Amino acid sequence: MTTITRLEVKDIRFPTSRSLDGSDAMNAAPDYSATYVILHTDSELEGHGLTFTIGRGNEICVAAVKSLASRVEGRPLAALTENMGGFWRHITGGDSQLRWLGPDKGVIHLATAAIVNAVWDLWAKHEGKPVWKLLVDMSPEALVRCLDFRFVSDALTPEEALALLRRQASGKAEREHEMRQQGYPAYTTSAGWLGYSDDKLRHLAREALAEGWTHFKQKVGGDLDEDCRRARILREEIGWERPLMMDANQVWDVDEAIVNMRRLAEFAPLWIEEPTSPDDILGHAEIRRRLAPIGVASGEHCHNRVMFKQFLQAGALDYCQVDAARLGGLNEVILVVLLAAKYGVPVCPHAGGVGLCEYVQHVSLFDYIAVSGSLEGRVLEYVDHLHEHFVDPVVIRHGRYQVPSAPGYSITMRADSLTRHQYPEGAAWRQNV
Ligand SMILES: C[C@H](O)[C@@H](O)[C@@H](O)[C@H](O)C(=O)O
Ligand SMILES: [Mg+2]
Repeated sequence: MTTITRLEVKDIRFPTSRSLDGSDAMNAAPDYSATYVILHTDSELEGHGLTFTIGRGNEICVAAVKSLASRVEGRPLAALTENMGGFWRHITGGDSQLRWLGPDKGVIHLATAAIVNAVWDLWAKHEGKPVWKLLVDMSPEALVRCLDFRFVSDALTPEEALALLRRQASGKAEREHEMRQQGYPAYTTSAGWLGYSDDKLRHLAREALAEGWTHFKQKVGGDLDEDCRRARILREEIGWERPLMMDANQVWDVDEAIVNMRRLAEFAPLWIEEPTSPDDILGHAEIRRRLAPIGVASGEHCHNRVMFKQFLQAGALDYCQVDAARLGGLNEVILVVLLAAKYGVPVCPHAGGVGLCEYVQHVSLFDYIAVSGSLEGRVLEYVDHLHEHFVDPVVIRHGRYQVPSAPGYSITMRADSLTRHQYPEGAAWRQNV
């Protein structure tokens, strides 16, 4: 029996703002960072998990993880995994004083994600399987027991979730085989960061094209003429056949989004992502209605299953961009994947950050193999940064994620990378202050 003896948490930061990797109209100079959790056990096994932030404030997330640590310390792994739904309720709502800090949102929920995902990593390592495989091998009943339907049962009952999972059961083996052969389709954001020069944009687009990428995303929401100029450069490079997505990262008001996108429509974007406040469900619905056929995508700042439920109920989304570390870990992500399937909205997870690509490959494989059974309208984000710090980094071939095989959630970072990027004492920071 494996028991979690101690939770360790680290403040890990990468100085990406120096090259403006990851920059957009709202987040001008992010330092991709992680609140990094290690669950030590009484055996060799460790569970690793992280939540993503963009630099300053990561220490607040670290403090929140410390406040939650007693929820897992001293607990046998089996006690958690036998009733993952109950464990999730226990960590998100079990401490009524901590719950006041959310509920289910903000720093406390980001911290929850790091711990919950570390439990999944530990469980999968214990079973000797990658997380996606652990999920697709579960019976529908076992999977549904991992979920907490509180506040969403008006839109999705456990019985409906079971029916969705049973519907796809017969084709699972075939789809798993297909994924192992072909990988999961992806798009790249890495050419289009807002802080990059025109030359860099052009040269990265050209390079990505040569590597076999077929879908590209650019940042917009700065000066509109500049957005158009950059879109023109991308269209010159990628042509008109390949899809181009646009991401405004929340900067516009609703009417502004519509006016600006009518101009950018000239470049035939597949979707506009986060056109306005991520909390404005009805605003997204309005934008969607008035901009069709340009799709509306959102989710990287959608902080819980209740908001996703309402986005879906309101017909506000064409693409559901669930985030593996914004929601309270994999349990809640699975619930949103099932909700999206019920409403017929494709899930295209968000991955622009450190470790998010590593996480979401598991989510999309699970979605395709066990839930949606479809690749239509689905494309998984990829950013080409910081993968070298992971023990089991993502593998991309010809613009597709290759199926991960190592046990766990692919999120374990290399020990030397952790030491070097520990903030503020690690060498990566000491050298440059
Ligand atoms: C600050 C980050 O890099 C964001 O720009 C990024 O997550 C982005 O919104 C994305 O969709 O990848
Ligand atoms: Mg985005």
